[in-house]
Amino acid sequence: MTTFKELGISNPIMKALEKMGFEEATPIQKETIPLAMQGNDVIGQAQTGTGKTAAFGIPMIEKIDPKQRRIQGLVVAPTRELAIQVSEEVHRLGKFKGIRTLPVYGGQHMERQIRSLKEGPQIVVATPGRLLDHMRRKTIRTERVQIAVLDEADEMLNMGFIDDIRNILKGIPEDRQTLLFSATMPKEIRDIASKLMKDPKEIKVKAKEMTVENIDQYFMEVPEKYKFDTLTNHLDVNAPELAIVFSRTKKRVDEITEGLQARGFKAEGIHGDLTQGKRMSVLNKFKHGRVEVLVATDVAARGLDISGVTHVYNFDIPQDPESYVHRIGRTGRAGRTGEAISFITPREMAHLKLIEKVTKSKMKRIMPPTNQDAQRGQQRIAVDKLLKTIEQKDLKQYHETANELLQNHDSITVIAAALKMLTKERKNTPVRISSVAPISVKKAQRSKDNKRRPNNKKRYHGKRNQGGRNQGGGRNRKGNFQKRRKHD
Ligand SMILES: Nc1ncnc2c1ncn2[C@@H]1O[C@H](COP(=O)(O)OP(=O)(O)OP(=O)(O)O)[C@@H](O)[C@H]1O
Ligand SMILES: [Mg+2]
Repeated sequence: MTTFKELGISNPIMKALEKMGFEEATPIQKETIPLAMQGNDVIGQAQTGTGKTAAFGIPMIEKIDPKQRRIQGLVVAPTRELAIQVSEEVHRLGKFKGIRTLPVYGGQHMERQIRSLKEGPQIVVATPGRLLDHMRRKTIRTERVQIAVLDEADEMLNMGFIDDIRNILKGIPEDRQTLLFSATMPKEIRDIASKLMKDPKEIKVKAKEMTVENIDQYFMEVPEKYKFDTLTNHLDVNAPELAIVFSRTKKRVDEITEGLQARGFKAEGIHGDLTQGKRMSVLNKFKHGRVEVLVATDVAARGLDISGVTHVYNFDIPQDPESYVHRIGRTGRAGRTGEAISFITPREMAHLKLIEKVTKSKMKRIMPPTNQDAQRGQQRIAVDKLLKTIEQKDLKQYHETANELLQNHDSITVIAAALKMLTKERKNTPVRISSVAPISVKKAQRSKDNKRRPNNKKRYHGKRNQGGRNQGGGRNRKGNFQKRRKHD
C-alpha cells in the first residue's frame, strides 16, 4: 500500500485527498506522480477508472503558483462533458492551495467565457476547438503555461484532432512539461506522441488485459432486427441501476431512445447534434438517477466517471478495439463491478474475435433472453420489493386488513394480486430501428493488416475512421480520406 504522503505530496493537496476519501494511491498514481513531480514528460497508460485524472492533476497543481493569476496549467480533453468533469476533479484537488480552475468548451457563450477567463484561472481544462479559438483571440494566453496535459491522449492525437493539438502545443513555451494519459495507446499514436515530447518516460501499468477485470464481459449473437427486443428483455431481466447503451449513429441513438421510452423505460439520448444545454441536462439527470438508461454515441465513451453505472450495452459493436475498451470502462470504475454486454450480428463474429485479440480479454457467450425470461425477471424484481418490505417489519397496521382479505380469498390469489401490482407492466409497443450495415470481416481483416503496417499512418487513420465511427468521416469515393468530425 502506498499512501499519498509517501509520494511527497504537499499538505494542501493531502487535505483535499483526505476530503475526497482517497486513502491509497492507485498503481498509475504511485508510478507517475513522483516522475511528473520531478519535471519529466510522462506517457501514462492504465486501465479505465483507475484514477488517471488525479495522476496528472496532482503534479500539475504542485507546479502552480497560486499567487500568479495567469494560466500555468492546461489540460486538453476530447469532449465537453469530459472537460467539465476533469475541471471539477482538478478543482477539488487544488482548492486548499487556492488554485482556480476553469473549464472552457464549445457550445458555451463566448462572452461569458471571456469574462470568466478574466478572473485569472491558473488551470484551464479545454476542448481543442474552443481553446484554439481563444488562443487566436488572445483571450487565452499560453506564454506562462508550464505544464500541458492531453487526457485521452490517443484520441487527441488521432486524425480528427491532431492538427489542432499541434497548433495548441506550438503556442505553449517549449520548456513546458507535457503529460499524456489514456487507457489505450496504439503504437502508431505513441510514436506521434513521443515526437511532441522531451524524452518522455513511459509508464504502462502492467495488466494481463486491457480491460478491467472487475467488468464481466458477455456477448450475444443477435440478428440486427432482434436487437431492440433483446435489449428491452435484457433490461427487464437485469434491472440495471444505471445503464449506458452505445450505438453507432446519432439516428439510431434517437430511435433507440424513443423506442425505450415507448416501452416505459426512463431513457434519454446523448450525441453531438444536441445543444450543449440538452447534453448537460441529460447527463445530469442520468447522474442523479432520473434517467436510468443513457443511449449514446461514442461522445460518451471516453473518460466519463458516473458512479452507479452497472451495465454497458454495445447495441452496435464498435469499429476499434480501443473504442470497446473505453465504452465498457464506463462501468467497473474505482474497484466496483460491472457488466458489459455486446450485441454481435452473425456476420460480425470475426470482428468480435479481433476485439478479443487486441484487448486480450474474452467475452462469454450468453443466450438472448426471451419474452418469458423478461416476464420472470420482472416478477423476481417484484418479489424482491415484497421481501424487502417484509424485512422492514413495519407492517402491524396492515394485519387486520390482511386477515379480512384472507377470509374471502386464498393466500395464493392475494399474493399473486399483490405481485401483479408490483410488477412493471411490460409494453410490447412495436419498435423499428433503421438498420446499419454490419462491420464486415473484410474491414476487420484490413484493420489487422494496418496494425502490422505501422509506417503507413495515413492508411491506418483512414481505416480507423471508416464507417463504423459514429462521428462520420471515412473514405470517400475517390479514396481520399475525410476528416472525422470531432466530438466537440
Ligand atoms: N486513489 C484513489 N482512491 C479512491 N478513489 C480514487 C482514487 N483515485 C481516483 N479515484 C476515483 O476513481 C474514479 C475514476 O477515476 P478517473 O476518472 O480519474 O479514472 P481514469 O483512469 O481517468 O478512467 P478513464 O480511462 O475512463 O478516463 C473517480 O471517481 C475518482 O475520483
Ligand atoms: Mg480519465
